[in-house]
Order: sequence, then structure tokens, then C-alpha cells
Amino acid sequence: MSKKLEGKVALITGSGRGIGRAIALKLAADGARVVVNDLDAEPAQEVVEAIKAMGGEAVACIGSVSAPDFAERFVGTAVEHYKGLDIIVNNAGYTWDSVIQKMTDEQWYAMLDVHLTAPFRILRAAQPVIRSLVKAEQDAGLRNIRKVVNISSVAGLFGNAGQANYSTAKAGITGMTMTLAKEWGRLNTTVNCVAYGFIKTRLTEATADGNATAEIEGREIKVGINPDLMTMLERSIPLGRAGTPQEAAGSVYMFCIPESDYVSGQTLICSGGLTGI
Ligand SMILES: NC(=O)c1ccc[n+]([C@@H]2O[C@H](COP(=O)([O-])OP(=O)(O)OC[C@H]3O[C@@H](n4cnc5c(N)ncnc54)[C@H](O)[C@@H]3O)[C@@H](O)[C@H]2O)c1
Ligand SMILES: CC(C)C1=CC=C(C(=O)O)[C@@H](O)[C@H]1O
Repeated sequence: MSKKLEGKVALITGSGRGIGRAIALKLAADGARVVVNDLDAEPAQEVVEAIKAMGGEAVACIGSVSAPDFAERFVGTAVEHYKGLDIIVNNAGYTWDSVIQKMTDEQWYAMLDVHLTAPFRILRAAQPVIRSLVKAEQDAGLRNIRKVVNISSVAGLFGNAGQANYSTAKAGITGMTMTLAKEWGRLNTTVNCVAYGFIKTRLTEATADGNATAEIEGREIKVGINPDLMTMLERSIPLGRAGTPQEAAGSVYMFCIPESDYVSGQTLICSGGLTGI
């Protein structure tokens, strides 16, 4: 059976772990060649090796999406290695929570940088590349539909106490999605967004005391959720449980395959039915 994404070039930020990793493996399993990005080299390289082990093609582009030179390097990696660019998934990110009276400017800007400015820069850097690929395709009488999938959260759609920084950035990415869907229609590129509810990853996994941290961009950031809170949260989800990274990847995949070629500017909620928090 032919693969739906055969030969497509997919760029996926934050794909060393969690949802991004599952997206990378899912798209690669369906034939995409993947540019794997992560802050951390080891998990990114592990994903590259996993894709190669299943007969696919992948290359790593290590570094923070928040670095000012990252976008050009990321797009450049795809062009240099695969001479193309068909799918971009803006997934990299984390949370750094505080109630507003305790939130520092550093916390505020860190969330805007990673969840909003980074996707903006990546899409800005991709535009001239896509434009020239589209021109060449049109000259050859071809139409290739490209796909952008941005990642948001129920926190960006409904708000979440303690996440003024994160929810603002995740709300912003839905606006960027709708605007670029309008700008990029003439580039035969659909631009959609997936807003997750509660997906079990390092970001949300229950830890014994709820006090786990991870080093992210040189800072010790609290990760994980207290198990009691986790149980309470899961009860509020109509499907009665958090989602898996593989289930989360399924929603992104839907926007990447040809069956969704005429869908653009949409935000799909992938939350097990949760419509508020
Ligand atoms: N897990 C959830 O419940 C949930 C809910 C809503 C939205 N999201 C969103 O999904 C996306 C993925 O989150 P996840 O749950 O898979 O988290 P995760 O921590 O499991 O994976 C995120 C990956 O992104 C990488 N990353 C973080 N900052 C980066 C940066 N500046 N540059 C490059 N890589 C970076 C991390 O190193 C990590 O490997 C995030 O945008 C997150 O906000 C997650
Ligand atoms: C409170 C819980 C369901 C929650 C909502 C949104 C998140 C996200 O990453 O978007 C989680 O980190 C978590 O705070």
C-alpha cells in the first residue's frame, strides 16, 4: 500500500520527547522525511535513529527554537538535506506557571518566545522557500498542498489559573493560524492548529510528590502534576483519562494527510471531550 506522506519533508520542533516525538514517528511511518529538533541532543538523536531503524530518513537540528538564528538554521537544514519543505509542526514548548502577582517578566517573555515568537520566525523563514517551490511546481503544472500545524492548548482557548503567560501565547498561536491560513492559501498551504487537553508526557506526568523539575533552556522548571490533582483532572475528562502522545499525534497527522487538503484556518481540540478547565 502506498504511503500517504511518501517523500514529504516534515519539520517538527520539540520532537525529542512527548507529543513531538510521537508526531515524528507517526509521520515518518507514513513516508515523511523528518527534520527532528529539540533543545536536548540525546533524545533528538534517539528519534532520528528510531526513524532510520524503521527504514525512514531523518536528520537532527539541535537547539532552542527561541534562539534568534534558529528559524533560518531549521529551514536551511530541510533545504540542504532534502531540497524541500512540505510540513511544519510548531510543537516545542513547556509551561512555567505562577499566579500573575508572582509572575516575573522573565517567565512572561520565556512563554511568549517559545510558543509564539518561535513559530512566527519559523514560518517567516519558510515563506520565501515555500514561495519558490510553489512557483517551480506551478511552472511544471503541478499542485502540491503543504501543511502547517501549530500546537495550542485548552489553556489558550478557555484559560487556566496560574498560566497567564502560557495561555496568552497559546491563544496567540490560534490567531496566527487563522491569519496565515488567509495569507498562504495562494501558496497551496493549509495552516491549522491542534489544542490539546491533558496528554501524559514529561510536562504533565504524575510524579510521586509533584515536585519534579527539568532543566529547560538553562533553568530548573517544575514539571509534572501531583498524583491527586491528576486523578481529579482525569475525572473531569469525558473519556475519563488523559490522552497518550500517540493519540495526540493522530490529530496532527489528520491535518498532514491529503484527506484534509481543503481544511485550513481551523483549531481542533484534542482533549478526550474536555471543553474547559
Ligand atoms: N502534555 C499536555 O498535556 C499538553 C497540553 C496542551 C498543550 N501541550 C503542548 O504540546 C507541546 C508538546 O508538549 P509535551 O507535552 O510533549 O512536552 P514534553 O516536555 O514531553 O516535550 C516537549 C519537548 O520540547 C522540547 N523543548 C522545550 N523547549 C524547547 C525549545 N525552546 N526549543 C526546542 N525544543 C524545546 C523539550 O526538550 C521536549 O523534548 C507543547 O507546545 C505543549 O505546550 C501539551
Ligand atoms: C491543569 C492541566 C489540565 C493543564 C492544562 C494545560 C496544560 C498544557 O500544557 O497546556 C498542562 O500543562 C496543565 O497545566
